[in-house]
Amino acid sequence: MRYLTINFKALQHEWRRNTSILINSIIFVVYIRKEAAAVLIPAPLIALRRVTHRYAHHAAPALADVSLRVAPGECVAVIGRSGCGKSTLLQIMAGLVQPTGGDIHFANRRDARKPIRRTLMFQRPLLFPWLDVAGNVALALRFDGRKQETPGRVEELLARTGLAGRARANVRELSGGQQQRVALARSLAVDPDILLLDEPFSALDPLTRGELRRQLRETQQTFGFAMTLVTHDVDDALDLASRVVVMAAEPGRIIAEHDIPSEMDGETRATLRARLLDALEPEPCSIAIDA
Ligand SMILES: Nc1ncnc2c1ncn2[C@@H]1O[C@H](COP(=O)(O)OP(=O)(O)OP(=O)(O)O)[C@@H](O)[C@H]1O
Repeated sequence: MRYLTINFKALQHEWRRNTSILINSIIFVVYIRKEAAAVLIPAPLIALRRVTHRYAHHAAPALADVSLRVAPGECVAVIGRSGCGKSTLLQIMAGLVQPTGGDIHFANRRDARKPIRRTLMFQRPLLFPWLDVAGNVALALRFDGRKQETPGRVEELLARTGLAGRARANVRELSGGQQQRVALARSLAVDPDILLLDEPFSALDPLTRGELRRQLRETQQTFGFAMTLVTHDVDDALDLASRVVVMAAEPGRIIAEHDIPSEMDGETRATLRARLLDALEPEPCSIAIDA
């Protein structure tokens, strides 16, 4: 009996020890999983949750129930037919339009407590014609309160965007592609977390367009900013994006998302291209003709 009692106590002790080890292990695993998740899954720079936007005096919402996340360093292309709300979505991401419903969360990629740094690039470069190339880029630094960094930084940005040696050029004498490069250098001057691009190449010829896409991709790899690109050109999307979001109109909403592999063979590209082109096809319309 005495023998059994001693053994029972030892068992009880062992059970308590094992339980405590088990609980500690569970806590450890949960903690590690949480930490690992925080490292492996980067917090989004921009997270839109069920965003809706209705312009005044407009019956249909320009956006309805749109949820989208853009992670640091990611490039998301947004395509869709005219009027489906792509520009509205981009302007909401830029903070220029306040949505009428839903939540948006913004985070700085280096310090989540600081405001996100966003820059917008449009179809037209919108340069200041009375300033030269360097002056246009330097202005962004000056507005950002970084006047002392100007000479070295401007030189670096011009070199990165293929404008080395053009610092003193008059912007009115540059080609459309070169002007868009100045706009890109100016956008990058403020070291953005995310670059928001609204049809940035649509005014350019196909050759210049291809060159600028390559330049933008290289610049993104060097600087590490994220991008959201609104485009009607599926080649822009396939060359630059890691994810393509397809939107439809009335109400403006996301109807599909496609992951774009960084490397793809001709067949995969052709399949994805056909799928995206399909999404851009105008809906058939019927015309009544009186006999
Ligand atoms: N400032 C505004 N006031 C009222 N309605 C607007 C305004 N801006 C856009 N809209 C409407 O919201 C809807 C979405 O417009 P938006 O410009 O976002 O579409 P989009 O997909 O960018 O079009 P596109 O490809 O033609 O540029 C359209 O019906 C448009 O008429």
